[in-house]
Amino acid sequence: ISSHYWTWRPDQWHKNYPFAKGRHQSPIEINNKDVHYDSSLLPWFASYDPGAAKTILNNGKTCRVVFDDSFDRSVLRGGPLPGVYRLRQLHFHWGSSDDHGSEHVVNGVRYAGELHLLHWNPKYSNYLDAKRRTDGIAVLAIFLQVSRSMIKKKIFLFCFVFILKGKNAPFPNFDPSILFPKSHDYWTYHGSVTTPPCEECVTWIILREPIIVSSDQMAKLRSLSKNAENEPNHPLVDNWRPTQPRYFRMVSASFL
Ligand SMILES: NS(=O)(=O)c1ccc(B(O)O)cc1
Ligand SMILES: [Zn+2]
Repeated sequence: ISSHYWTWRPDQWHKNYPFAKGRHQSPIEINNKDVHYDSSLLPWFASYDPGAAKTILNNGKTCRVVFDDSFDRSVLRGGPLPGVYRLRQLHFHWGSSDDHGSEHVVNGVRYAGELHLLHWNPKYSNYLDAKRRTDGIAVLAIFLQVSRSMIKKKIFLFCFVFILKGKNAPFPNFDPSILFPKSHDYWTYHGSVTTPPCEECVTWIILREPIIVSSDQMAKLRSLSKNAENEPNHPLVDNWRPTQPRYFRMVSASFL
């Protein structure tokens, strides 16, 4: 029997996941006219232990790297955060072509992809408990911009090896901060996780400066498959949620 994997219909999610129709959903459009410069916003700091990286996998929905979050080993702090948050996993969202794929949209610009580094608040007993709290999760989001020029490309995570769903492998000694752009300027707002159940537990920290990747690096992500070995082939592309209503949420900027 063929498995009926989860089809990607964001406008249907609310039928099984009521949070998806909430007033603090993500992603959103970030437009300069709605952004408020907040001079009291602190810089953010990531202190990651490369030894915390464990495995890289294709779960049929994204390419994900998971980290040891059994203690405060790799943490994010500062910025809008009240304390340290533990790095749990990173993953990507991308499109079927270079002209779209990011979840957040900045002044009408869609990037080719978006990298999410997911952290949770250790004041709660575990990740699932943190997902039930408004200050439970912090996601550091970095846009992927395709550049055709042959300038030196940032070392980019290759996930293409695990093309089929369920494929995973050890991924030791990896410090995700090598993926950070030069500038730490960011926008921040309160929202949700962008996949069901869409809990409204995320403090978003979105970097203004994208990281540069090549078109063939994006092609590696697009070579991943949704399906497992014995199933008909479905390319894993367009795993981004469309932007949601901002309602009365303020987006703050750490920069003028
Ligand atoms: N896309 S996202 O960073 O909002 C996100 C966060 C967590 C989960 B999850 O708990 O599986 C999925 C997506
Ligand atoms: Zn994500």
